[in-house]
Amino acid sequence: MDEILKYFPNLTDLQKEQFAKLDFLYHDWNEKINVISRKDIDALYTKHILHSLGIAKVMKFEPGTYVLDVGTGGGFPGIPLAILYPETRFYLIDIIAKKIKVVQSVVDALELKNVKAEQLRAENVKGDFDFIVSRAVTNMPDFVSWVKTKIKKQQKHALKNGILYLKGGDLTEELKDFPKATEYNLADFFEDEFFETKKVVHLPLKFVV
Ligand SMILES: C[S@@+](CC[C@H](N)C(=O)[O-])C[C@H]1O[C@@H](n2cnc3c(N)ncnc32)[C@H](O)[C@@H]1O
Repeated sequence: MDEILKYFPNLTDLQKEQFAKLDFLYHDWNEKINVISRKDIDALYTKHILHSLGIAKVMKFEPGTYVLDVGTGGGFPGIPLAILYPETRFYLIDIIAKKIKVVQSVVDALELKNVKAEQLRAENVKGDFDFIVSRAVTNMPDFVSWVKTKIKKQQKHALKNGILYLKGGDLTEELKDFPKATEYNLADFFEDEFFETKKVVHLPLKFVV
């Protein structure tokens, strides 16, 4: 929890309480279902929560923005972002029902009114979104083909709205068809060595073709 406060010092009391509760909620679920890998659950705040919030270091979601999290699994990056941005609407989807059950129970426990969670395949999502976020679901070309029709076409900010994907390692090959994508190194924002190879890829709507 200290690492969240270090990098996001202006949280409200409610947000602090919600982030703190994630510790118990995810440990409790993980004893029943393997929603977070056993080796990572003890680093929940760094490897999952702070990593998810890396998107917020790159992009500020304005109130009223509508965000889709594709393949959210246990709720990453969607849940940490929804706590940070209570005025933004989040739609979290995954094809696996038991993962959505975990997400729904976390949403209920935190009383997150800005989140809807649903068992759904990315390709079948209906809606127009300002941003599509994701982590560790598939390669960039497939991801873009799944979601490109879901980004609202009438955007005020076509150079801003679009895809924000959390990725690691060398992305040269994966991004060769997307020369306009921008890679942001999370090591520029967070000190822990976990972030050394971690990036946020931003592909604005204007270049999602
Ligand atoms: C490696 S997990 C990552 C989960 C989460 N994003 C995270 O970073 O902790 C990949 C998730 O993507 C989901 N997934 C894979 N293909 C999908 C699709 N076509 N539509 C929706 N979800 C999908 C899987 O069910 C799985 O929960």
